[in-house]
Amino acid sequence: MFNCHINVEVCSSIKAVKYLYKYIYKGHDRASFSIDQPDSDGNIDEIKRYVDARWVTPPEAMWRIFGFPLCANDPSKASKSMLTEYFKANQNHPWARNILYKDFPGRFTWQKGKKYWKERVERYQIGRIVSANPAEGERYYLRVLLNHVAGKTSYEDLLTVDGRLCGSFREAAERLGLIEADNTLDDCLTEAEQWAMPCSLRRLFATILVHCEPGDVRGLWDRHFEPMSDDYRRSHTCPIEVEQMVLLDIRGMLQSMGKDIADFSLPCIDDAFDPTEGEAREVIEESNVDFDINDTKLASSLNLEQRVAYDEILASVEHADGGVFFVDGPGGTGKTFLYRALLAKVRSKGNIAIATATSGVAASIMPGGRTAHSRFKIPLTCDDGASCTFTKQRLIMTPGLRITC
Ligand SMILES: Nc1ncnc2c1ncn2[C@@H]1O[C@H](COP(=O)(O)OP(=O)(O)OP(=O)(O)O)[C@@H](O)[C@H]1O
Repeated sequence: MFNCHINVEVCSSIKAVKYLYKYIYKGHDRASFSIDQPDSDGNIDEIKRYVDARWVTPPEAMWRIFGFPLCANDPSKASKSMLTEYFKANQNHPWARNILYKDFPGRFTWQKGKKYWKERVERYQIGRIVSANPAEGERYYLRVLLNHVAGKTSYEDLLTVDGRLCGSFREAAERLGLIEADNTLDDCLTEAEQWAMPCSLRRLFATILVHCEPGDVRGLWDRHFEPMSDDYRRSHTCPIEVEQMVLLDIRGMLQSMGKDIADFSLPCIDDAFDPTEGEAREVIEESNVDFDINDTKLASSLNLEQRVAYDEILASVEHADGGVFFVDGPGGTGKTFLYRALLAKVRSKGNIAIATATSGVAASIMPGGRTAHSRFKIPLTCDDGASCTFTKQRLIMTPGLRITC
C-alpha cells in the first residue's frame, strides 16, 4: 500500500531506550568528507557542507538556538548520595564521628527512598561498600581516606589535613601517610580477596601493574598468588601448570592494556603451556566471535541499495583489495541490517570481521561490536604525541572486514 520501507521500532528493551535517548538528546552522528577539488577559485563552501551533513528540524533548531536544556536530573536526588549523607549524619550525630564510613552500615541503615542514614534499631547487620581500584585515580584515593579517617562532615573537611585544604584526595592521603609505599597496593589486593573471584583478582593485579608502578612486583605476585589462582588450583593439581595458567591469563589482560608481561619481573611463561602459540589476544578474541546463523540468511532479503553495497564490500574483502566504504542513510533505513549481513558472511567463512563504533550504545547493536577506543587502544586524550598501543603484528589478519559505525 505504501510502497516504501517503513521502520517501526518497539521500545521494549533498555538497549532500545538508550539508543533512542541518544538520538533525541545527543543528536545524529554524522561525518562529512569530500574528495572533490575546490571550485575554480579555490573556494570550499564549508557552510553548504555543514548543512548537507546535518539535518536539523525546526523545533530542534529553536530548542538549541535558545539553549534550552537537553537533559536534566532531579537536583534533590542527584545531590544526595550515601557519602554526602554520611557527612550529614556526622554533622548531626557527634557520637557517630568515630565510625569509619565502611563500618557505618553497622550502626545506621540507608533509607533508599528518602536518602538518609537512619540510626539502626537492630544490630548485627553488615553492609558492603562498593570497591574501587587504583586505576580509578581520585575515586580510589577517596576510598583510601574513607577507610582510615572517621568523623568527616564534608568533602572540604575530608580534604583538610593539619588545617590545610589539599587539592586532591591523593594529596590528602599522601599527607596523612596513607599511600607512601606499595602497602596500599597490598591492602587493595588483600581487601579485594575478601569478596572478588580469582579472575577479578588477576584483572586487578594486571591493572595495578599497568597503572600503579609497584616497586616490588615479584613480592606482590608472591603474596597474592594463592587467591589469584584459587579457581585453577581446584581443577588442576600440578602447581607449575597452575602458575602458568595464571600467568597466561594475566599476560592476556596486560596485552589488552597495551603492555607486555615480559616487562615485569614475574615468573617466565613456558611455551609448552601456551595454547595460543604466541597469537595476539585480539586475533583470538575476534576469531572466537560467534555469528548468528539467522544473520547469514539476511543477505537474501537485502533491498536493491543494500545489495549493491553488500556485493561491492564483499568483493573487496574477497579479493583482499582493501578499501573504505561510507554507508549513509537516515535512521531506520537498514544500515545495521546490512552490517549484520556482512559480519555474518565474513565470520561464517572463518575470517575476522571487527565491528567497532564510537559509542558503546552504537557498538551494542552490532553482533560482536566494541567501541573503537577499546578495540584499537585509542587514547582518550589525543595530543600531538598520542598513538594507539595496538601493535602492527595484531593488524595482520587477512582477509577481513572492519565495520565502524
Ligand atoms: N532489507 C530488509 N528487509 C527486511 N527488513 C529490513 C531490511 N532492511 C532493514 N530492515 C528492518 O528495518 C529496521 C531498521 O533497520 P536498521 O536498524 O538496520 O536501520 P538503521 O539504518 O541501522 O537505523 P539507525 O540509523 O536508527 O540505527 C530493522 O527492524 C530491520 O530489521
